[in-house]
Amino acid sequence: MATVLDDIIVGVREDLADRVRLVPAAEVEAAAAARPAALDAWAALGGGAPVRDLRIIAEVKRKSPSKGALAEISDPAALAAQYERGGASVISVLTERRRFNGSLADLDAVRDAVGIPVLRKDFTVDEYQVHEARAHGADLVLLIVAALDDARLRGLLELTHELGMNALVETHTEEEIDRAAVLGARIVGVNVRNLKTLDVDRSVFARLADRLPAEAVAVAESGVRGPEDIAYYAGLGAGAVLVGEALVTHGDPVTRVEDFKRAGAAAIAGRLAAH
Ligand SMILES: O=P(O)(O)OC[C@@H](O)[C@@H](O)c1c[nH]c2ccccc12
Repeated sequence: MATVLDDIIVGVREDLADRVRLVPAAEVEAAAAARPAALDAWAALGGGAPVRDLRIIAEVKRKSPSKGALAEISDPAALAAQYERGGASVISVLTERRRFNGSLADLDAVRDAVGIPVLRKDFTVDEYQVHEARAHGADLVLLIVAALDDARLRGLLELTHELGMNALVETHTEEEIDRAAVLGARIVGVNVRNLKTLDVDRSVFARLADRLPAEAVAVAESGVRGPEDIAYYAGLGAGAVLVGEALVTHGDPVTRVEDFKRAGAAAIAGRLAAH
């Protein structure tokens, strides 16, 4: 049976084919190569050091397949700048068009507005999209393990690193974590939303956190309603949390990110004290 993820990818491939006709691969590759070096998202997320502080990946998200329209974001650049002011470490920009109402224009706007690393959040299935992400100034791409076979995952991860970028490698099961780990993924996310059914189950992070490779940045993705959920993930060992809905639907994103940072730091302090 076709899952939600399968359906999304059919649309992603159609949109991709349209873009490839408009901007040939050689052109996108040249534009990517002409960009100044990518920012180090791994370092920005606290990679390589013990977790002492929770990092927030704050998302520009207009709409989702599970919830429909989330927020009128008239100025994605201004929103991203507010996230940065609140203390976010990375900005995530949804660029998928059909289900999330995102665009590369949103990515461009955000890139110009912030000085921190930017994640191009899309369903990456082809090398073209990685060059395209770099050409539009992204420092990170999303690689969803459930959407890729091992050869493709490896190829996309290698290309990402060749371009000086990082990948957020997204998992949802133990088997997917192991597939990411063998390939040497340096930033590994657990999405608590199952992309095949769209069900959210925060306890998935509790179940999988210990399996994440020790040397990778551990990211908890989705399902944050407020500071309690941030504290929950941080208490389980997350080094970073990716938040969309709870930020775009809040009237004061600066304060909201600050509150999330504080909740995360307190939970980490508690965790360290207990160990
Ligand atoms: O809005 P939320 O529940 O805070 O979730 C954010 C983010 O984790 C979610 O947008 C996401 C995680 N993985 C994805 C893959 C594709 C599209 C979207 C996503």
